[in-house]
Amino acid sequence: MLKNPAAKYRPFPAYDFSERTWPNKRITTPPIWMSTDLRDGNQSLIEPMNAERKMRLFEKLVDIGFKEIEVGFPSASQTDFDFIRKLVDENRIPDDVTVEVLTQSREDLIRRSIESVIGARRVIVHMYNAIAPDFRRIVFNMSKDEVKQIALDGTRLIRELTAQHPETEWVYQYSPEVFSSAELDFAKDVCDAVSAEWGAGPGRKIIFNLPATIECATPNVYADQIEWMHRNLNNREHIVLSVHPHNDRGTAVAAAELGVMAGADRVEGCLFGNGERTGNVDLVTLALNLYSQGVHPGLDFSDIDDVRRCVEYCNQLPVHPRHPYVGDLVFTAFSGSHQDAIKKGFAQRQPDTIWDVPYLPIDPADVGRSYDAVIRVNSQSGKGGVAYLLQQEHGLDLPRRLQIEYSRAIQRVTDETGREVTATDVYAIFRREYLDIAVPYKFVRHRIASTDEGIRVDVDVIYEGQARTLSGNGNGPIDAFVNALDLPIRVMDYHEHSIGIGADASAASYVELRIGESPTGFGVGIDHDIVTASFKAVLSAVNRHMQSTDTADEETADEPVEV
Ligand SMILES: CC(=O)SCCNC(=O)CCNC(=O)[C@H](O)C(C)(C)COP(=O)(O)OP(=O)(O)OC[C@H]1O[C@@H](n2cnc3c(N)ncnc32)[C@H](O)[C@@H]1OP(=O)(O)O
Ligand SMILES: CC(C)C(=O)C(=O)O
Ligand SMILES: [Mg+2]
Repeated sequence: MLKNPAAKYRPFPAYDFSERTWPNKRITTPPIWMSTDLRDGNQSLIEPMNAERKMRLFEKLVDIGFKEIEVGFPSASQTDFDFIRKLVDENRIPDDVTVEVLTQSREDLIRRSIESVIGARRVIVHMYNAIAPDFRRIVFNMSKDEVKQIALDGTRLIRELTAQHPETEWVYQYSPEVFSSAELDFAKDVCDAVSAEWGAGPGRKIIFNLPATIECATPNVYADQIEWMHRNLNNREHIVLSVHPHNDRGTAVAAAELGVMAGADRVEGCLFGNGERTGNVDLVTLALNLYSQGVHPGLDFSDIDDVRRCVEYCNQLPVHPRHPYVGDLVFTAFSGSHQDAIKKGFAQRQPDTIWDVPYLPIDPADVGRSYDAVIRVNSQSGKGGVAYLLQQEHGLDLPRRLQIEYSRAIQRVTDETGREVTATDVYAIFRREYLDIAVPYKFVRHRIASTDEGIRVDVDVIYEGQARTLSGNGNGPIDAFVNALDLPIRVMDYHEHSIGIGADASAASYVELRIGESPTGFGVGIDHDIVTASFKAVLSAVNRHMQSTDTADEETADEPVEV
């Protein structure tokens, strides 16, 4: 028995392919996209799609902009066969869309497959057989020549049958299944022979789809394999070279991207990476990766949640919350430093300029996601996120030291509950902490008058349940009101701004006070009248001080300000 269980696996052999050029290439145009959701995706489901689900997904794929769609394995089931016939008979295939059907290289299956698409305007007939050594030995128990003959026999039959239906434009696709584990010279040998058998040439291209049926090496190895085929296949100009990565090692997206850099013209995959085992390559991620590089993929994911809902319904499988570009949490920042950077990014952003908001590779709005969900608050959050929510939802632009002070109140709640607080919670806590605090002083109304010395205010308050009028003089209203309170108050900082516009506008005032030798603390007031807002802010700070709530001891102001 092996002591080290890993010793039972063989490393993938290295290629000596120093002529590779793909590492220096860039992808500047999108590949031809081919969705195999209705075939490779469907064959991997716990419960394969029924006709209604298949039709729904087909229509969604058309809406997204796919021009090549593998619609099924017609010889596999009556459901697949009937669905494909329905597409053809009811004229449901748009003129610019080509459907594709898959078959093994077996006569009865090929005949049934052709039967399923007779009458369609344009069809890709896709045939496969495995060519890798293990499959030759384990599945077929055949020599190389015999396996190559499977490919040639099937190709010849497809050529003969399709020739009987010239009303359809037939395209042939051959997949040397398990290509990525096969000998390259054998893969070329089989493909060249298939190409000759099909009669590929001017006006009669052939698609060679080179699958990583089981992903078994790092993506650079796949890229080498693709570039080698790209350079060595006969009649390359009459070939559409296609990649079909699976995601066994979790690197299918990288493999597809490097494959395109290595010379592939076309990519087969599924939405959100559905497909056998760990899935086919995710076409959404590939497309939006291109988008984030300034290359329009030619596919429309401007309402990505709608696409996800459809795919989840049809596959009866959920999409992970962290799935690239679409997961519920991918445009969300919980952690404080991320929130801070995102908030600053949005604040500095000018319309119609290059996107450079930190931590967000694309603008969530481009995929129909809203900014509201970008920042969420839990125990990992900092002041930036909290401030962002108040700003976005309520137009409150908190001064920096108040952001610090207030985020501690939030932190207390998230630490106590261990849970996320919503934007609604954030505002409720803000109201409780600053706006609704009315003990011992509750503001009622004020009168203000100019005097020879400056300003005189008379402020009616409820103090500990009793009506009182506080009167004072000063340089300005706040100074006069502070004097009226007759407490050892120093005003350390003051900010105000309007919220909204027109008749509904109100004012927000933020005042930072020190009372005696206590640490400074903020009060906030909101009112249609700016003076009332500032008086409420003063009382809010005084009440908070008197209730001995926490005050900011970090970054506290050093010098009083003139008010
Ligand atoms: C990598 C991929 O995704 S390939 C696509 C796989 N998709 C599917 O298989 C889904 C649909 N498939 C099916 O419904 C069924 O497999 C069918 C209807 C196609 C065929 O069913 P069955 O006739 O019962 O055969 P089964 O699937 O077990 O095939 C095994 C036989 O086919 C042979 N075979 C397998 N692949 C191929 C091929 N591409 N070409 C020719 N023969 C093949 C095997 O050697 C085996 O032959 P044997 O019985 O002489 O040993
Ligand atoms: C049929 C082929 C192309 C396939 O799905 C694979 O090899 O993964
Ligand atoms: Mg596959």
